[in-house]
Formats: sequence, structure tokens, C-alpha cells
Amino acid sequence: MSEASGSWRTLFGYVRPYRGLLALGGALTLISSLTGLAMPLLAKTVVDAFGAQRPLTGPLLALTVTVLVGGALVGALGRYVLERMGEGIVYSARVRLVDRMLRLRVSEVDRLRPGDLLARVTSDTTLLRVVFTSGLVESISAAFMLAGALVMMAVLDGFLLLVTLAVLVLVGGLVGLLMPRIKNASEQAQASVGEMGAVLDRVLQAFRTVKSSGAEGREITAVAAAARRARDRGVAVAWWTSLAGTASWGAAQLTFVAVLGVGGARVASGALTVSSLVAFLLYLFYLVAPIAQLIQGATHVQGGLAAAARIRQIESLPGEEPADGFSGRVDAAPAGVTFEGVVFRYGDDRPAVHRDVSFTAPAGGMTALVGPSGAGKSTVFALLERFYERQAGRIAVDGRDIGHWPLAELRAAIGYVEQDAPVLDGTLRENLLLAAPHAREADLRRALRLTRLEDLVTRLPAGLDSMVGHRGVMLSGGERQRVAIARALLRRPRLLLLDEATSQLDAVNELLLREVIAEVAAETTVLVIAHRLSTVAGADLIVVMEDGRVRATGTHAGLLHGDALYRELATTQLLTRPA
Ligand SMILES: Nc1ncnc2c1ncn2[C@@H]1O[C@H](COP(=O)(O)OP(=O)(O)OP(=O)(O)O)[C@@H](O)[C@H]1O
Repeated sequence: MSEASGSWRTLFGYVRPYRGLLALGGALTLISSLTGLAMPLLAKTVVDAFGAQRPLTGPLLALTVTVLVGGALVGALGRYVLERMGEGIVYSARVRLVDRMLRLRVSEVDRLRPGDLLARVTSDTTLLRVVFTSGLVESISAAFMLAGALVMMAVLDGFLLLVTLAVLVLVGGLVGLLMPRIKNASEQAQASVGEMGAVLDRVLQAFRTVKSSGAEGREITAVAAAARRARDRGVAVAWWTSLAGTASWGAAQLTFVAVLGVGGARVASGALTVSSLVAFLLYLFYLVAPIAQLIQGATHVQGGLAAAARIRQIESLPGEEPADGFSGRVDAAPAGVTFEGVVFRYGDDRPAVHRDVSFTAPAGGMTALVGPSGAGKSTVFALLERFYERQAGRIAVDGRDIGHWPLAELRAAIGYVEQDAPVLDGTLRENLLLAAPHAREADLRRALRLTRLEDLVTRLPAGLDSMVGHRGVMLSGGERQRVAIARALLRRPRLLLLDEATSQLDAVNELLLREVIAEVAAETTVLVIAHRLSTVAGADLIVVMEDGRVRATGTHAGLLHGDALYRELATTQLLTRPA
């Protein structure tokens, strides 16, 4: 399927649910155009009546007024119906795109930029609105009006029509040449809006780092540069559009002068009546609006096609099977984990992150993963959650290959606490209920007690309904971690994956975290990526990873004697060090 036909398919896919409104709006617009077409004929009748010194009859006047007022009212109603449909299309496109985005594979989203994705939902979709309103429907009605006017002109005077057509063909050719440029410029303009969103998002995501680096000025310049590119491309669209507009306006003037000159001569020679020339000129006048509408409509369609292409890029990315809304009863028994000869790389062109990872974390209790930075510890968690698929080897949870688990059931069985930003903007309650929206108040209280968050809730001005800020900035690092653990626990996981914070926690928070992990490990399996000696000291099993492999497993005491790397990591108290 070519890109253009794919974009058309996308566009028609959006309009399908609104075909009733489209037909109604289109019919009303067409009726209004037809009443417009009747006006010059009525004018001719009036002029003829004056010429023959006949008085204007009541019915003729009434007909003229009815056609005029009725046409305007029907036209207004048609526009409203079409605009309504346009809003509906934008709404559906947004909902569908967001649905698609949130169901993409993590590996696909890694390659996209959040700011650009945001622009596709907020900005590109708005361009779809005009495709079917001032784009297609008005163009069709303009084409209809154009054809009608041409027929009437042929009836009035064939020779004058030929003069008119010669000029129109010239303009048509010129505009046809301009259309691909308008589409290109629109596509680039939308892409640069996305680019600007991406640059801005980069700054907002690392607001404090940008400030502490004194980089505001440079980042403002970077956003301004992206905004300038968007402006320049917008100006390019305006340039090609106005060129097309000027061509149509010039053509109208040229035709008018030519018809007036030739028509005047024909009236003088007696080949044409004055009333026919007046009617012809009125029809000519009528041509200007539909031609301008056709050009504008074509421009809108080009913009819409460009937007549809960008939306389609996202829609055509591979998604994963639905993984939310698991409603089955989860067996709450702790689940063990097995890795056997796992090989994994993040992309075909990337080095292997897991070369041969094998270990078994028994059901229940705590297993700690340690090793130098970049050893592949967080990747173990990403593979367990099936954010990425391994290339070789076997990964099993509760003895069952994770490829054989329905994704929703697998993720419902696992609680995952990531290291960075584990808290979302919103209230504390919303954060806790994210993974278990129907959790009972008693369970909520129990999770808060278990994660030592009761004091925090009492301290906050609005308790559980206090806002925690973007990425939870209003909480301390330790509190964020514990909120994330409480959230994961509310799902009653059979396996809890905990990526411990690398930043230093104060002694109180560190002690609290240790207590929480120990208590949670009593009721479920805990797999923790440990960065602190205090965490591994309480582990039932320690897995030492290095360079994509497991180099040793054992207890703290055993590994202190048996593994040099572990001894080194443990004696520095810091269980991660640069590779
Ligand atoms: N999404 C990703 N895309 C591409 N490469 C990645 C991705 N995530 C991690 N990597 C690479 O994979 C390697 C292992 O990363 P991983 O996060 O598993 O290490 P780690 O042992 O958890 O390190 P740390 O203790 O520093 O968090 C790193 O070299 C990293 O650059």
C-alpha cells in the first residue's frame, strides 16, 4: 500500500462512524450552493422585467427573498453539522491514537520521543478536522457550483464561456503544480511542531538538572530554534498557499476583464443582450468563490494527509497483547523465578546485554541481584515483565515459561517498583490505587502500615488526598520508593521486583526500607536489585552479575569468602561501581 493511499484509508477510517453527519452536512451545503446558482437567473428575470418596463410581480420578489434567506440558513446549518462532525473526528482520532500509544511495546516507545508523541495527539489530530469540512465537502459543493455555473454560462453565451475556460485551465495547471509543495511543507511544519514538543519535554523532564547546570539560556535557545523551524515551515506553507490564492484571484480578474471586453463588443454587435451579459458576469463572479474554495480545500486535504501520515506511523507500530484489566483470581502463593541460558540484546545492532544468564530465585524470601553498573540487572526485571523478548534461553515464573503466561496474568502476578520516578502526578491515593483500583480501604491501610507510610499520611495536609507533584517531587526519595512498594503490594503480587534507589537514603529511610523488604519477603517472593550492603545482608540468596553473566550465587557469608568481586563490592559498602 502506498503512503498516500494509506493516509487516505486512515482518514476514511476516522470519518466512517460519522458518515450520517457527513451525508447530512454535505446535502445541506449542496442545497445552499444550488440556491446560490439560481440567484443570477432571478437577477436576469428582474433586469428583463425592468427592460420591458414590466412591474416586478409579488411572486417573483417572494421567490427571490426565499431563495436568498433559505439558502443562507441551510448553508449555516450545513456548516454547523460539518463542524460538529469535524470535532467528532478529532475526538475519535485522539482516543484511538492514545489507546494505540499506551499499548505499544516498550521497545518501540524507547525509540520515540514523548514530546513528539504529545504533538501527534494534540496538534496533528486537529488538522483532521478540516479535511472533511472545508476540505472535501466544501470542495465537492464548490465543484458542483463551478460545474453548474459553467453550464449556465454555456446556455447564456458559448463564446464567452470559451474565453473563461481558457483562463481557468491555465490557473488549474498552475495550482496543480503547487499542491505537492503545499503537502510537503505541511508535513515538515507538523514534524517541526513535534520536534519542538520533544525539545521542550526534554527540558521539563530534567527541570532541576537544567537549572542546577545553569543551562536555562542554552535550552531556551534550543526550544527557540525548534520553534523557529516550525515558524519557517509554517511560513513556507503560507507562501505556497498564498501563491495558489493569488493565482486564482488574478485569474478571476483577468477573466472578468476579458469577458467584459468581449461581452461588451458582442452586446454592441447585437449578438448578446445586456441582461445575458449581466447574468454571465454574475456567474463569473460566482466562479471566484468556488475556485478559491477548491484551492483552499485542496490545501486542507494536503495538511490532513500529512497529519494522517504521522498518525499512521504510530498506528502501524507493533503493539502487545492487552495486558490490563486482569480480573481472574490471582493465586497469592509466592512464585519462584528461573533464568536458564538467557541471551538478550536491546537491538540487532547492539551488543548482548545478557550473554548467558542462569539463576534460580526460590519461591518466598528475598533474592538480591548485585553487580557492577551495566551488568544487566535491571534488564532481568524488564525481561520478567516482558517489556522486551529474550533472544534465547528460558525464563520461568512459578515453573511456567513466561511466554506461556497470558501477558495480563503475568503482569498481575508481578509487582514492579522501578528505580526512577516510581510516583505519578496526582494524589497519594490515586498513586496507591493505580495498580489496584478496587482495593478495599482495609487493604490500603494495611499496605500503608506495612510500608511505614502512616506517619506521612498523617503529616500531609489532605492526607491520602494530598497532591504529590509531577514525578512525586513533593515526597522524599525514600517515601517515593515506599509509596511504589505499597502500590505494588496492593496488587497482592506473587513476586515483587524492587529496583533499589542508588541515591543515598538517610539512615532512617534506609532502616525503614530494610524493615519493609524483610516484612514483604515473609509473604511473597522479593527479587531486589541491591545497591546497599544493608539490603544484601538480609537476603536469603545473592546473585552476583558481571558483564551479562551470573558469576556466583550464594549467601553473604559464603560469597565474602568465595567471590573476589563480591568481596570488593561488599567492602566498599557500595554494591554498584563503574564497570
Ligand atoms: N532501553 C534500552 N535500550 C538500549 N540499551 C539499554 C536499554 N536499557 C539498558 N541498556 C543497556 O544495557 C546495559 C545493561 O543495563 P542494565 O540497566 O540492565 O544494567 P544494570 O546492571 O541494572 O546497571 P545499573 O546498576 O547501573 O542500573 C547497559 O549497558 C545499558 O546501556
